[in-house]
Amino acid sequence: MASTLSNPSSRSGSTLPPFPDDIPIASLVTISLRELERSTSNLEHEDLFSAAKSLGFFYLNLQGTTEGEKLLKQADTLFDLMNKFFSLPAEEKAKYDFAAKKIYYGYKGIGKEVVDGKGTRDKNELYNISKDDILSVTDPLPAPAVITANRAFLASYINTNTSILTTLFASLSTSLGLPPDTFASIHKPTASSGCHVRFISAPPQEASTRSTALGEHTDFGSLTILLNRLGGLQVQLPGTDEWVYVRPVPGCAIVNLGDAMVKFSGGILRSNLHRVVSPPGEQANEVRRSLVYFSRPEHDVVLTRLRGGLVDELGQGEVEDGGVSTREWLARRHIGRKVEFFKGKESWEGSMGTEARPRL
Ligand SMILES: O=C(O)CCC(=O)C(=O)O
Ligand SMILES: [Fe+2]
Repeated sequence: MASTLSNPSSRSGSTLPPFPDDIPIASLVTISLRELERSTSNLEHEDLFSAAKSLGFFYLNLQGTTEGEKLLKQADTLFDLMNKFFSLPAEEKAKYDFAAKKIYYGYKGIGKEVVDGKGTRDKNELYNISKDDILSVTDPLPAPAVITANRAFLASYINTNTSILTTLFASLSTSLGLPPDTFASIHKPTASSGCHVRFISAPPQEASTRSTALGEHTDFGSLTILLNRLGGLQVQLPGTDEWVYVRPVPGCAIVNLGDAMVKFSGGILRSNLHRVVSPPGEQANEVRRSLVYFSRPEHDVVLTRLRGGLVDELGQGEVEDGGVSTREWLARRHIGRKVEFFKGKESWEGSMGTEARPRL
């Protein structure tokens, strides 16, 4: 396979093979950032709320707004930076693998996580860059020169994401009948949290032995902003066992909700199961890279129902979650899938999120 492996640094989005037209895909609603910004009371906000309640995934059209266009431009630069990072020698990247110390940030090599309860290994490499580190909320972790030389750029990318997230958070809290700053007030960039940028790289896989690159999961935190150029992301359609691809759309981010939003809303909002497999059709011969920004509540925030609005109108449902802190929730979920700490089916199930118990 190595001989046919294309060099991703020499390929822009427009020269990549097309996403096939003849495979089942998830029909994600497209929300316009421009419309959300234009007024606080137009139909776009209702569409966002309904996407957040039903699939928990939607396209966010970033075009035609200052912050959205900035994110797209910065993402182009970060795709180049990502190429540089993943092209470093394996021994250099391994210096930044801190999993044995239970540190979530830094490098994870191929096969260092499990994708199921049987212990099957993953097929991608990752690099997680902490928001707290880049914004100097905490001391910096050791990082390769390609990263340290670009700290200011990464800070600016984090700020652009934060600005777009603030718009989404205000819309969702208003739709829930809560004060507009409810979510923003527990996601302050200056407070310690698990927000982070993630670089992902998955090499092409031999057709005869293809398997899941990134195991099924719900995201741990609040909202995730994902920039994909190739297919490979799949969502499980709610109430079924069926997995379908999400087609990347130029100019749009794919946004999804994580478990914290399910907990804050008492299950009104949904964080859906997803995974990454080989890209479809001819795209399977390419190196797949993706750029993700994960927002998470401040570490000290307790993950439980908020008071007020539609959340108060819910019945008691199941017994309310006892209220673990975000820090504890993240630690449990991070550790559960690392090969260093995997102990079989039970530890896999122990690492699960709200998919195991959707209404809280
Ligand atoms: O690469 C992707 O498309 C999705 C990655 C993902 O789900 C994650 O990193 O949590
Ligand atoms: Fe995810």
